[in-house]
Amino acid sequence: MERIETDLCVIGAGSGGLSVAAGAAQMGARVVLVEAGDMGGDCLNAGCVPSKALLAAAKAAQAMRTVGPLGIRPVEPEIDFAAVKDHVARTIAAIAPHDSQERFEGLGVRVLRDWGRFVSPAELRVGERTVTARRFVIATGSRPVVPSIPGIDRVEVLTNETIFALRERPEHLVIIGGGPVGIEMAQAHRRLGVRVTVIAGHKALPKDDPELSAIVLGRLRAEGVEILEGASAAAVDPCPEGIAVTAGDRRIVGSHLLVAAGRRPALERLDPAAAGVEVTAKGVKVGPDLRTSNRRVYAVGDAAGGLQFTHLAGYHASVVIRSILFGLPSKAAALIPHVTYTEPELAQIGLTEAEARERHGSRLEVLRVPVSGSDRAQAEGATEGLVKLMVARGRPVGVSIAAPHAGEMIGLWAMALASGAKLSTVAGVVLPYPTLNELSKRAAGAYFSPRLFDSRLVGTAVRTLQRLLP
Ligand SMILES: Cc1cc2nc3c(=O)[nH]c(=O)nc-3n(C[C@H](O)[C@H](O)[C@H](O)COP(=O)(O)OP(=O)(O)OC[C@H]3O[C@@H](n4cnc5c(N)ncnc54)[C@H](O)[C@@H]3O)c2cc1C
Ligand SMILES: NC(=O)c1ccc[n+]([C@@H]2O[C@H](COP(=O)([O-])OP(=O)(O)OC[C@H]3O[C@@H](n4cnc5c(N)ncnc54)[C@H](O)[C@@H]3O)[C@@H](O)[C@H]2O)c1
Repeated sequence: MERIETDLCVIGAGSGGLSVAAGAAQMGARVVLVEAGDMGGDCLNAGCVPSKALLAAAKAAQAMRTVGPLGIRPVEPEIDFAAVKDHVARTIAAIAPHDSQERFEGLGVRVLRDWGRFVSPAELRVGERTVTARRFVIATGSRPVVPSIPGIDRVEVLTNETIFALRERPEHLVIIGGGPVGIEMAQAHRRLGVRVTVIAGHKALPKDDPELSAIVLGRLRAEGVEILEGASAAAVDPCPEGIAVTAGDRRIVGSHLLVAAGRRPALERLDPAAAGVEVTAKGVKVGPDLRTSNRRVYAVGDAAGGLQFTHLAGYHASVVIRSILFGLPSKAAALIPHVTYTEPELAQIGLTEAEARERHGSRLEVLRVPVSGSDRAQAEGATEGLVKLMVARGRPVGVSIAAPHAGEMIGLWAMALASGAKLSTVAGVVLPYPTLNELSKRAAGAYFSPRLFDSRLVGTAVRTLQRLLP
């Protein structure tokens, strides 16, 4: 049994673990990185990257069908589903070197490719080795939940871990779950020529502002995706035509079943209890500094039981590095944007309207600017969507955007909210014309317009000054 002593041991080489390991090693710490599966974790191999590559192919196919208004003859694209999957695989392969064992070893990290399991508060067993570290970071991510619906164990179930490897085009994909995974996969598959039914349980895209998610869901429905809301999948049966799913009074028969019903933290191989690390149903219990009940052990990313995003895992890494390497107090902030990469994209930062109303009551002002007001959107013939801005006491407290490239647009607001900027800063910034983010500036300007243009005081002051000024 080899014993390894190190400053920092990171368990899991996904978005969170890789960022911790790279940062700490480059700043001089001795780092051991433990990974049982593929380097890069879920985001690279079965999450963000393959889903965005599939959506890109689907977008290209849809553009061929809908380009008519721009004066180009639309055609129904010929889709080679296996070749689309080759594009997905090539995208992963192009990014993989950045997350590879070789790159990390080049940074001086010792990489162990096996399961890690705590055997004491300061020791992790990894195969035939025992790692003792001054600090540990749990970055083991999450796994898809397959709900125990009666009959589900009698059919083949696809999850995000298997769907990207499917090379034959499904006839009819039934998706259980209307969260970001279900909705992104629904639009991607529909545009690639698949009949799609989503069983969304209570509501589709429930974490977003309903006014904005209605725009996205309306587009999916217009493209032919059937979205059933208000009934959960209650039974699954194999049948001669494929798989039958019962939801409310509907029985939907599809050829393939994707389960996108949420994710649970991946802790079953880790034995956190052996390290005195407390766990709840949501994940590892952490404080605002991401420390667990064992002060030597931190948790980041999906394993930490909060929101599940790659950019959050990366941000968590910066929080724990500050604490582990420099012993500085460090706290995770609450302002995390999220984007669903449908067309139009759906982006959110800060409070939704409902949350802002609850927090700020009558002090809340809501500004709306339709995407059709953008010259750029008009030029490109993509005018569907809305920018919605929540303002309290002259400061932006939340922004919801459904628009082409909403994920790019929300960056401006992420900066504004994170820096506590006043709305006048956004209203006063000079942006290039014609860009979609002029809509953001216009939304900010809409807050000031009535104060300037409809104010008797301003009118009187201007008229008086015009008489007095030389
Ligand atoms: C289909 C899909 C699309 C997504 N799209 C986006 C998106 O567009 N944008 C976004 O921000 N987020 C997206 N996400 C979420 C994102 O993928 C996750 O939030 C992110 O991967 C979390 O990173 P992580 O480091 O916490 O965990 P992971 O990336 O899951 O990495 C954890 C790693 O730990 C390893 N591991 C687990 N247990 C052990 C153990 N005991 N010993 C050793 N190794 C272990 C696993 O093998 C894994 O490689 C998507 C998710 C899915 C499913
Ligand atoms: N673009 C992105 O950033 C992106 C994309 C995909 C996933 N993600 C992340 O991955 C995580 C997992 O996504 P997800 O969509 O799997 O989970 P989710 O928890 O967001 O949504 C799952 C949905 O499935 C529904 N559901 C559960 N059981 C059901 C049943 N029996 N019948 C019908 N509906 C049922 C739930 O009501 C819920 O709305 C999310 O937290 C998200 O943050 C992010």
